[in-house]
Amino acid sequence: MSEQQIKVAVLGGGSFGTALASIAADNGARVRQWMRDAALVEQINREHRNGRYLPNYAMNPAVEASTEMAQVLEDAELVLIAIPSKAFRSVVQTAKPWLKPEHILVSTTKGIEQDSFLLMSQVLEQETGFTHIGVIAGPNLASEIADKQLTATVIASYDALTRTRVQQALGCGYFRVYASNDRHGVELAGALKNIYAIAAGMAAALGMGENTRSMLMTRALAEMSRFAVVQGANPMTFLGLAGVGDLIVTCSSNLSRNYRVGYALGKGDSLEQAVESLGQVAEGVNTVRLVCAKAREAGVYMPLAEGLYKVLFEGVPARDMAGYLMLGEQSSDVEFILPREAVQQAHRESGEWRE
Ligand SMILES: NC(=O)c1ccc[n+]([C@@H]2O[C@H](COP(=O)([O-])OP(=O)(O)OC[C@H]3O[C@@H](n4cnc5c(N)ncnc54)[C@H](O)[C@@H]3O)[C@@H](O)[C@H]2O)c1
Ligand SMILES: O=P(O)(O)OC[C@H](O)CO
Repeated sequence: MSEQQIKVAVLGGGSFGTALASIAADNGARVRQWMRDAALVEQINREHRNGRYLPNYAMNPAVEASTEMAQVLEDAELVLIAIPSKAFRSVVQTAKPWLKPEHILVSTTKGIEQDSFLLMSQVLEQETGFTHIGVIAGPNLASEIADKQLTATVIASYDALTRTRVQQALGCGYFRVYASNDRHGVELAGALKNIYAIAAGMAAALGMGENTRSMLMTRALAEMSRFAVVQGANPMTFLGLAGVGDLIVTCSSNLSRNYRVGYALGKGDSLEQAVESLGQVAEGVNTVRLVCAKAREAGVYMPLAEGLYKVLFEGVPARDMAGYLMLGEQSSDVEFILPREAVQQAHRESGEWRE
């Protein structure tokens, strides 16, 4: 163990928290992982395996699990928070008595808070008022990371120290960490792509082909960046790992929980059945509800998200919705080159515009 050994605390005993804890330990960090389940703590410390969330993968034996927040946060420098958005604030509040301004706080959560529409870095800011705050997002299926498949992610922060320390703590032979200063864009990208992963799973279950998936993913990217720009993010961020990168993996892989929920729905399960049989969190189900409400309020055109909302919550059959979407407005490919309004105007002038 070197003098420079970074001390990492991971809050969350799920699949991503466990995968990240192991990376940091593989990298030589001292790692403590907090979770509320004492039996899981016992198992991780004895067998170096998380039998509930990543049963088929060995963890680095140096990871010390604990249910004691004080012990996990004691003299930690970097705190990674891998807790679903619904419980994120309450876990941060539990940790708060032991958090200090010099801590580097990083959310790995790809979701939006229900009542406030805040992203998790904003919850961290609100709860602590600290400056070393960042987010991790990118094409990061936890089980592939646990299997040491070559993977890349993004650390996004307005604070250079946060970016650098996360790159140092997690960057290794199988995990590359790229930096961004568009924290809002990276975090939004991570949350938004879950919506389209559900739609892609549904399309696959309905037997739709590769052209369809490609159209869905590309138009999803247009829709995500349109929404993000209105929210103050940089559209270029969506060309990176957290945008197009994560969209590719979650819209293509059965390892994605959001994709699996969509697939189950496409095979005829109810939303309740699909979520229950998953047994883990699929953030996209809640995100689509929140984003559609926000998009309506802000006047952002999001036909795919709206279509998914109608399928999930208003009982419209998925195949019918796909049909309606195909007959919607024929618009611009890349709106940052040819604005949507210019295409609409041309249609109006030709007398063929349908409102
Ligand atoms: N799994 C992945 O591949 C992956 C990859 C990147 C990002 N993420 C994001 O990371 C976040 C966490 O994902 P995960 O895969 O680790 O989730 P998970 O469902 O595997 O585990 C969540 C963990 O949070 C704990 N938790 C839930 N509510 C809690 C509460 N009230 N108090 C204390 N602990 C609580 C659970 O017990 C569990 O340990 C999600 O927002 C997800 O979008 C996941
Ligand atoms: O399993 P999901 O659908 O939450 O996706 C996991 C990660 O976000 C993939 O990057």
